[in-house]
Amino acid sequence: MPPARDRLPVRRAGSAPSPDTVLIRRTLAEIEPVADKATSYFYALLFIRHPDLRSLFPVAMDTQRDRLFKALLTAAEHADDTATLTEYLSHLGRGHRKYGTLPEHYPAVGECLIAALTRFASDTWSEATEAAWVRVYTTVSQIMIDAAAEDEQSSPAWWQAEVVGHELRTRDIAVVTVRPEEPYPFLAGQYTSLETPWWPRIWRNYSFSSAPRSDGLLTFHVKAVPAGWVSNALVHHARPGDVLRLGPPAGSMIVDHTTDNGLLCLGGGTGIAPIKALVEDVAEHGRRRPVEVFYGARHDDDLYDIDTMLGLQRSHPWLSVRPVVSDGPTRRLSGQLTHIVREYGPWPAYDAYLSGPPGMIRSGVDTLVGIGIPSHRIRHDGIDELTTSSTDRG
Ligand SMILES: NC(=O)C1=CN([C@@H]2O[C@H](COP(=O)(O)OP(=O)(O)OC[C@H]3O[C@@H](n4cnc5c(N)ncnc54)[C@H](O)[C@@H]3O)[C@@H](O)[C@H]2O)C=CC1
Repeated sequence: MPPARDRLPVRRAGSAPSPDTVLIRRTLAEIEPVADKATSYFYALLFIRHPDLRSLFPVAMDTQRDRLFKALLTAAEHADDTATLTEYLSHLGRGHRKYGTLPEHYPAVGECLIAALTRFASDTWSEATEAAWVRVYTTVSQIMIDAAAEDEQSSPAWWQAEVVGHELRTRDIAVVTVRPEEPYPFLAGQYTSLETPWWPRIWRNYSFSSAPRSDGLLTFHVKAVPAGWVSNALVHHARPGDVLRLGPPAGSMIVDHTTDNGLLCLGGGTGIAPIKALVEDVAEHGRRRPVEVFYGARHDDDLYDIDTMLGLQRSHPWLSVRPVVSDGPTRRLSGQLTHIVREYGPWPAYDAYLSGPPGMIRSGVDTLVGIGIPSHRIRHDGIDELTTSSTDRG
């Protein structure tokens, strides 16, 4: 049988929604105001009917609840855009390997999902709606299962990595270096998911702060944020010798080496981490391309990586680093990162890279589009990846 993605009718965003999509969106619109209740009911049912699945999930399920509904909404939103849907679900399927998800778990989840929808979307539920959900869920799960099976041929489900360096840069920011047990291939600008021994099965995303190194070590910049369990553990408890688990690399904020365009980089707070990796990548590639970095922080003291960035600027004549402070007195550039960028330029032959808080990325994209950089030349990680509480990166 061909893989599930080849059995999807090829549709593109923009055409009229398919009959199944119309029914699915109707259900989701009815569920949305009671999404919390419906998701809690779904998990209660799943764990009562299939208690063996409980151990795949974190002890505290609060963030998990948002994630399921967000995934459903994303799938429904792109239901008629075959390419985007397949890419999203394949990524999700590969990412589920680290949780220990097996093909036989999918029917159990599907059956409880439909039971929860039947109960909480009773006004719009019908035989036709149920049939649409069964069809779509079958396709969705098959794409995820196929992607996981394909990935299994070439990569482990997760990597164990020992902490070999831990440097506290400010009261709440640490630079953490780990040594993976097996080689960990990734590209500069990408991120990974990370699980600590203190919070089993809670995974959070962190960008690599260096390009791949010959010694195989990986480094992350972590800011302890209020209620950020994983980030607090990494900043305040992790020590050399502790063993973490890493998921596969993800993200497309990578350098396009097929062009000579300059790079305009906006890094806010710990968002400077992947920008530093991009600079190293350009340096290693050996082609002289202008790289202009605007490094934003709220206060002077928050520019925890400024010495490294200025050191790189001294070594590389094609690199310019401009620190920008938004909230406190400073002798550096003062103001919002995005406003300052507008005062420089123009940026006709530049590709833009943005990394930082979701608000900064949103306003950064608006500003850059406003000053004429086409959106296909602006790269950043998915706002969803940043905004779901699954990401207490910092
Ligand atoms: N790949 C990525 O996009 C990465 C994103 N991050 C994210 O970066 C953030 C770092 O947090 P902090 O260091 O506490 O940052 P922060 O809150 O201290 O802000 C850093 C900079 O962004 C600016 N900024 C914040 N909100 C803004 C808004 N709404 N509009 C315009 N500018 C804004 C600030 O003025 C400051 O210059 C976290 O949310 C983390 O998840 C971290 C690493 C990688």
